[in-house]
Amino acid sequence: MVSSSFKAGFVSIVGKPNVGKSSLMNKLMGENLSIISAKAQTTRHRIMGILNGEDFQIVYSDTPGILEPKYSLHDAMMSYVKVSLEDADAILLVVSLEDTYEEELFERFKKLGTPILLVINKIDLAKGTQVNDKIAYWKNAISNIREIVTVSAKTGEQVDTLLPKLLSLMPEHPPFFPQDEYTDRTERFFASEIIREKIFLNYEQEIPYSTEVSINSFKEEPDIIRISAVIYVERNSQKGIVIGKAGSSLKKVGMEARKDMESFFAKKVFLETHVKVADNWRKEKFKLRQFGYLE
Ligand SMILES: Nc1nc2c(ncn2[C@@H]2O[C@H](COP(=O)(O)OP(=O)(O)OP(=O)(O)O)[C@@H](O)[C@H]2O)c(=O)[nH]1
Repeated sequence: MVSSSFKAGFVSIVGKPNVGKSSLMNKLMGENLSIISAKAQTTRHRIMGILNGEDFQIVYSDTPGILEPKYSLHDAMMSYVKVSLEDADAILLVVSLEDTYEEELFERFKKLGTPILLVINKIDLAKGTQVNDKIAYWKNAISNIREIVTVSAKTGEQVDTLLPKLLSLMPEHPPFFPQDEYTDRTERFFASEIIREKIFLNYEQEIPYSTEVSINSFKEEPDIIRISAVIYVERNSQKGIVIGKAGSSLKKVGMEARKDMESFFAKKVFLETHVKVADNWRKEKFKLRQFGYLE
Protein backbone atom coordinates (compact mmCIF):
# COMPACT_ATOMS: atom_id res chain seq x y z
CA MET A 1 0.00 0.00 0.00
CA VAL A 2 1.22 3.41 -0.87
CA SER A 3 0.41 5.85 1.91
CA SER A 4 -1.15 9.21 1.12
CA SER A 5 1.90 11.06 2.35
CA PHE A 6 4.10 9.40 -0.23
CA LYS A 7 6.34 11.85 -2.03
CA ALA A 8 7.56 11.47 -5.56
CA GLY A 9 9.17 13.83 -7.97
CA PHE A 10 11.73 14.61 -10.59
CA VAL A 11 15.11 16.14 -10.04
CA SER A 12 17.07 17.46 -12.99
CA ILE A 13 20.80 17.34 -12.59
CA VAL A 14 22.47 19.87 -14.83
CA GLY A 15 25.97 21.13 -15.21
CA LYS A 16 28.77 21.49 -17.68
CA PRO A 17 30.65 18.40 -18.76
CA ASN A 18 33.09 17.08 -16.21
CA VAL A 19 31.76 18.91 -13.15
CA GLY A 20 31.02 15.57 -11.53
CA LYS A 21 27.34 14.91 -12.24
CA SER A 22 27.78 11.16 -12.63
CA SER A 23 29.96 10.91 -9.55
CA LEU A 24 27.41 12.86 -7.53
CA MET A 25 24.63 10.67 -8.85
CA ASN A 26 26.45 7.55 -7.74
CA LYS A 27 26.94 8.94 -4.26
CA LEU A 28 23.32 10.05 -4.05
CA MET A 29 22.13 6.58 -4.97
CA GLY A 30 24.60 4.93 -2.62
CA GLU A 31 23.45 1.64 -1.22
CA ASN A 32 19.87 2.63 -1.73
CA LEU A 33 20.14 1.77 -5.36
CA SER A 34 17.14 -0.42 -5.70
CA ILE A 35 16.28 -0.05 -9.31
CA ILE A 36 18.74 1.07 -11.85
CA SER A 37 21.39 3.63 -12.46
CA ALA A 38 21.90 3.00 -16.13
CA LYS A 39 21.50 5.83 -18.55
CA ALA A 40 18.62 5.81 -20.94
CA GLN A 41 19.71 8.08 -23.68
CA THR A 42 16.80 9.71 -25.41
CA THR A 43 16.70 12.93 -27.31
CA ARG A 44 16.29 15.27 -24.42
CA HIS A 45 16.80 13.42 -21.23
CA ARG A 46 18.23 10.39 -19.64
CA ILE A 47 17.17 8.84 -16.43
CA MET A 48 20.20 8.53 -14.26
CA GLY A 49 18.66 6.82 -11.32
CA ILE A 50 15.51 6.16 -9.39
CA LEU A 51 15.95 6.39 -5.66
CA ASN A 52 13.32 4.54 -3.70
CA GLY A 53 12.72 5.09 -0.04
CA GLU A 54 10.03 3.86 2.30
CA ASP A 55 7.81 6.84 1.58
CA PHE A 56 9.43 8.55 -1.36
CA GLN A 57 10.69 8.10 -4.87
CA ILE A 58 13.08 10.53 -6.51
CA VAL A 59 13.69 10.26 -10.23
CA TYR A 60 16.98 11.80 -11.16
CA SER A 61 17.48 12.71 -14.73
CA ASP A 62 19.78 14.88 -16.68
CA THR A 63 19.32 16.84 -19.81
CA PRO A 64 22.31 16.37 -22.05
CA GLY A 65 23.59 19.49 -23.65
CA ILE A 66 21.51 21.90 -21.64
CA LEU A 67 24.58 23.76 -20.65
CA GLU A 68 25.95 23.87 -24.14
CA PRO A 69 25.33 27.19 -25.85
CA LYS A 70 23.46 25.86 -28.85
CA TYR A 71 20.76 24.06 -26.95
CA SER A 72 17.34 25.42 -27.69
CA LEU A 73 14.63 25.03 -25.14
CA HIS A 74 12.10 24.97 -27.92
CA ASP A 75 13.49 21.65 -29.02
CA ALA A 76 12.32 19.96 -25.90
CA MET A 77 10.17 16.97 -26.69
CA MET A 78 7.17 15.90 -24.78
CA SER A 79 7.73 12.73 -22.91
CA TYR A 80 6.45 10.52 -20.19
CA VAL A 81 9.11 11.86 -17.93
CA LYS A 82 9.04 15.43 -16.81
CA VAL A 83 12.19 16.66 -18.39
CA SER A 84 12.26 20.33 -18.91
CA LEU A 85 13.75 22.48 -16.25
CA GLU A 86 10.37 24.11 -15.72
CA ASP A 87 8.69 20.78 -15.12
CA ALA A 88 11.19 19.33 -12.69
CA ASP A 89 10.37 19.57 -9.01
CA ALA A 90 13.92 20.60 -8.23
CA ILE A 91 17.11 21.30 -10.08
CA LEU A 92 20.56 20.38 -8.94
CA LEU A 93 22.78 22.83 -10.75
CA VAL A 94 26.26 21.41 -10.39
CA VAL A 95 29.36 23.51 -10.76
CA SER A 96 32.86 22.59 -9.84
CA LEU A 97 35.08 24.60 -7.60
CA GLU A 98 36.91 26.37 -10.37
CA ASP A 99 33.81 27.22 -12.44
CA THR A 100 32.77 30.79 -12.95
CA TYR A 101 29.52 32.34 -14.11
CA GLU A 102 29.03 32.46 -17.85
CA GLU A 103 26.11 34.57 -18.96
CA GLU A 104 25.33 32.51 -22.05
CA LEU A 105 25.10 29.25 -20.10
CA PHE A 106 23.59 30.28 -16.80
CA GLU A 107 21.25 33.04 -17.82
CA ARG A 108 18.26 30.73 -18.27
CA PHE A 109 18.36 29.66 -14.65
CA LYS A 110 17.69 33.19 -13.53
CA LYS A 111 14.18 33.12 -14.95
CA LEU A 112 13.14 29.72 -13.70
CA GLY A 113 10.44 29.18 -11.14
CA THR A 114 11.74 25.71 -10.31
CA PRO A 115 13.69 25.58 -7.04
CA ILE A 116 17.41 25.42 -7.73
CA LEU A 117 19.98 23.96 -5.41
CA LEU A 118 23.40 25.02 -6.54
CA VAL A 119 25.91 22.31 -5.79
CA ILE A 120 29.54 23.34 -5.65
CA ASN A 121 31.45 20.13 -6.17
CA LYS A 122 35.07 19.09 -5.70
CA ILE A 123 35.53 20.84 -2.37
CA ASP A 124 38.18 18.27 -1.56
CA LEU A 125 40.43 20.33 -3.83
CA ALA A 126 39.74 23.61 -2.04
CA LYS A 127 42.45 25.71 -0.53
CA GLY A 128 42.12 28.34 2.17
CA THR A 129 38.90 30.30 2.06
CA GLN A 130 38.05 29.15 -1.45
CA VAL A 131 34.81 27.36 -0.48
CA ASN A 132 33.37 30.37 1.33
CA ASP A 133 34.55 32.68 -1.40
CA LYS A 134 32.77 30.57 -3.99
CA ILE A 135 29.54 30.48 -2.01
CA ALA A 136 29.52 34.26 -1.89
CA TYR A 137 30.43 34.45 -5.55
CA TRP A 138 27.55 32.24 -6.74
CA LYS A 139 25.01 33.85 -4.44
CA ASN A 140 25.81 37.07 -6.16
CA ALA A 141 25.89 35.60 -9.67
CA ILE A 142 22.47 33.88 -9.66
CA SER A 143 20.07 35.48 -7.26
CA ASN A 144 17.14 33.04 -7.37
CA ILE A 145 19.06 30.08 -6.02
CA ARG A 146 17.24 28.37 -3.16
CA GLU A 147 20.34 27.16 -1.45
CA ILE A 148 24.01 26.51 -2.06
CA VAL A 149 25.43 23.18 -1.02
CA THR A 150 29.10 22.35 -1.10
CA VAL A 151 30.12 18.73 -1.59
CA SER A 152 32.79 16.39 -2.77
CA ALA A 153 31.29 13.74 -4.96
CA LYS A 154 34.62 11.99 -4.87
CA THR A 155 34.97 11.58 -1.10
CA GLY A 156 31.23 11.76 -0.43
CA GLU A 157 31.74 14.68 1.94
CA GLN A 158 28.44 16.48 2.64
CA VAL A 159 26.57 14.66 -0.11
CA ASP A 160 24.16 13.36 2.53
CA THR A 161 22.96 16.90 3.22
CA LEU A 162 21.30 16.96 -0.18
CA LEU A 163 18.62 14.32 0.29
CA PRO A 164 16.62 16.04 3.06
CA LYS A 165 16.73 19.28 1.11
CA LEU A 166 15.45 17.55 -2.00
CA LEU A 167 12.76 15.68 -0.11
CA SER A 168 11.39 18.91 1.25
CA LEU A 169 10.86 20.01 -2.34
CA MET A 170 9.13 16.84 -3.58
CA PRO A 171 5.36 16.96 -3.90
CA GLU A 172 3.00 14.42 -2.44
CA HIS A 173 2.47 11.99 -5.24
CA PRO A 174 2.33 8.24 -5.66
CA PRO A 175 5.45 6.65 -7.17
CA PHE A 176 5.92 7.16 -10.90
CA PHE A 177 7.77 3.91 -11.41
CA PRO A 178 7.48 0.47 -9.92
CA GLN A 179 9.23 0.34 -6.58
CA ASP A 180 10.19 -3.30 -6.74
CA GLU A 181 13.76 -4.30 -6.49
CA TYR A 182 13.67 -6.25 -9.66
CA THR A 183 14.67 -4.44 -12.74
CA ASP A 184 12.48 -6.23 -15.25
CA ARG A 185 9.63 -3.75 -15.37
CA THR A 186 12.02 -0.86 -15.40
CA GLU A 187 13.91 -2.40 -18.27
CA ARG A 188 10.65 -2.61 -20.14
CA PHE A 189 10.13 1.05 -19.46
CA PHE A 190 13.51 1.92 -20.92
CA ALA A 191 12.86 -0.30 -23.93
CA SER A 192 9.61 1.50 -24.62
CA GLU A 193 11.22 4.91 -24.13
CA ILE A 194 13.85 4.05 -26.73
CA ILE A 195 11.16 3.09 -29.22
CA ARG A 196 9.24 6.26 -28.40
CA GLU A 197 12.32 8.31 -29.10
CA LYS A 198 12.71 6.72 -32.52
CA ILE A 199 9.07 7.44 -33.27
CA PHE A 200 9.65 11.09 -32.38
CA LEU A 201 12.65 11.21 -34.67
CA ASN A 202 11.10 9.43 -37.62
CA TYR A 203 7.57 10.79 -37.94
CA GLU A 204 5.89 14.14 -38.27
CA GLN A 205 4.17 16.01 -35.47
CA GLU A 206 0.87 14.22 -35.18
CA ILE A 207 2.13 10.65 -35.07
CA PRO A 208 4.38 10.82 -32.01
CA TYR A 209 1.60 12.32 -29.95
CA SER A 210 -0.90 9.73 -31.11
CA THR A 211 1.13 6.67 -30.32
CA GLU A 212 1.72 4.53 -27.31
CA VAL A 213 4.34 1.88 -26.99
CA SER A 214 3.70 -1.27 -25.07
CA ILE A 215 6.30 -3.94 -24.41
CA ASN A 216 4.44 -7.21 -24.64
CA SER A 217 7.29 -9.45 -23.76
CA PHE A 218 10.81 -8.99 -22.53
CA LYS A 219 12.76 -12.21 -22.26
CA GLU A 220 16.34 -12.19 -21.22
CA GLU A 221 18.37 -15.21 -22.32
CA PRO A 222 22.08 -15.74 -21.69
CA ASP A 223 23.17 -14.21 -25.00
CA ILE A 224 20.23 -12.23 -26.18
CA ILE A 225 17.22 -10.24 -25.05
CA ARG A 226 14.02 -10.91 -26.99
CA ILE A 227 11.66 -7.99 -26.98
CA SER A 228 8.27 -7.79 -28.54
CA ALA A 229 6.68 -4.37 -28.76
CA VAL A 230 3.36 -3.03 -29.95
CA ILE A 231 3.04 0.49 -31.24
CA TYR A 232 -0.54 1.62 -30.71
CA VAL A 233 -1.99 4.31 -32.93
CA GLU A 234 -5.37 5.99 -32.68
CA ARG A 235 -6.62 5.55 -36.23
CA ASN A 236 -6.24 3.19 -39.13
CA SER A 237 -4.77 5.91 -41.34
CA GLN A 238 -1.96 6.37 -38.85
CA LYS A 239 -1.18 2.69 -38.94
CA GLY A 240 -0.25 3.00 -42.61
CA ILE A 241 2.00 5.95 -41.93
CA VAL A 242 3.82 4.22 -39.11
CA ILE A 243 4.41 1.11 -41.18
CA GLY A 244 5.42 3.01 -44.32
CA LYS A 245 5.89 1.84 -47.86
CA ALA A 246 6.48 -1.90 -47.84
CA GLY A 247 7.17 -1.64 -44.12
CA SER A 248 10.16 0.63 -44.64
CA SER A 249 9.40 3.19 -41.92
CA LEU A 250 8.67 0.66 -39.23
CA LYS A 251 11.79 -1.25 -40.20
CA LYS A 252 13.90 1.87 -39.78
CA VAL A 253 12.40 2.61 -36.35
CA GLY A 254 12.95 -1.00 -35.33
CA MET A 255 16.56 -1.03 -36.48
CA GLU A 256 17.44 2.23 -34.79
CA ALA A 257 15.71 1.20 -31.58
CA ARG A 258 17.43 -2.18 -31.56
CA LYS A 259 20.86 -0.57 -31.92
CA ASP A 260 20.24 1.75 -28.99
CA MET A 261 18.83 -1.06 -26.89
CA GLU A 262 21.91 -3.15 -27.57
CA SER A 263 24.18 -0.44 -26.28
CA PHE A 264 21.87 0.34 -23.38
CA PHE A 265 21.46 -3.24 -22.22
CA ALA A 266 24.98 -4.20 -23.37
CA LYS A 267 23.59 -7.30 -25.00
CA LYS A 268 22.35 -8.49 -28.33
CA VAL A 269 18.70 -7.66 -28.82
CA PHE A 270 16.07 -9.23 -31.01
CA LEU A 271 13.28 -6.72 -31.42
CA GLU A 272 9.92 -7.42 -32.93
CA THR A 273 7.50 -4.55 -33.52
CA HIS A 274 3.83 -4.60 -34.45
CA VAL A 275 1.47 -1.74 -35.11
CA LYS A 276 -2.11 -1.88 -33.86
CA VAL A 277 -5.02 0.49 -33.76
CA ALA A 278 -5.86 1.15 -30.14
CA ASP A 279 -8.96 -0.20 -28.52
CA ASN A 280 -11.38 2.09 -26.73
CA TRP A 281 -9.67 1.88 -23.42
CA ARG A 282 -6.43 3.09 -24.91
CA LYS A 283 -8.18 5.80 -26.83
CA GLU A 284 -9.48 7.12 -23.55
CA LYS A 285 -5.97 7.05 -22.23
CA PHE A 286 -4.69 9.06 -25.19
CA LYS A 287 -7.32 11.66 -24.58
CA LEU A 288 -6.65 11.86 -20.88
CA ARG A 289 -2.99 12.32 -21.57
CA GLN A 290 -3.62 15.06 -24.08
CA PHE A 291 -5.58 16.93 -21.47
CA GLY A 292 -2.84 16.41 -18.95
CA TYR A 293 -4.69 14.05 -16.66
CA LEU A 294 -2.23 11.27 -17.17
CA GLU A 295 1.48 11.36 -16.63
N1 LIG B 1 38.72 15.86 -6.90
C1 LIG B 1 37.46 15.59 -7.27
N2 LIG B 1 37.21 15.06 -8.47
C2 LIG B 1 35.94 14.79 -8.80
C3 LIG B 1 34.86 15.03 -7.91
N3 LIG B 1 33.70 14.67 -8.53
C4 LIG B 1 34.04 14.21 -9.75
N4 LIG B 1 35.41 14.28 -9.92
C5 LIG B 1 36.16 13.91 -11.11
O1 LIG B 1 35.78 14.75 -12.18
C6 LIG B 1 35.75 14.02 -13.39
C7 LIG B 1 34.37 14.12 -14.02
O2 LIG B 1 33.42 13.48 -13.21
P1 LIG B 1 32.04 12.92 -13.79
O3 LIG B 1 31.25 12.48 -12.62
O4 LIG B 1 32.26 11.97 -14.88
O5 LIG B 1 31.47 14.27 -14.40
P2 LIG B 1 30.16 14.51 -15.29
O6 LIG B 1 29.70 15.87 -14.96
O7 LIG B 1 29.21 13.39 -15.12
O8 LIG B 1 30.77 14.49 -16.72
P3 LIG B 1 29.99 14.33 -18.13
O9 LIG B 1 29.43 12.93 -18.12
O10 LIG B 1 31.10 14.58 -19.09
O11 LIG B 1 28.94 15.40 -18.15
C8 LIG B 1 36.13 12.60 -13.02
O12 LIG B 1 37.51 12.44 -13.28
C9 LIG B 1 35.83 12.51 -11.55
O13 LIG B 1 36.65 11.57 -10.88
C10 LIG B 1 35.17 15.59 -6.62
O14 LIG B 1 34.31 15.84 -5.77
N5 LIG B 1 36.48 15.84 -6.36
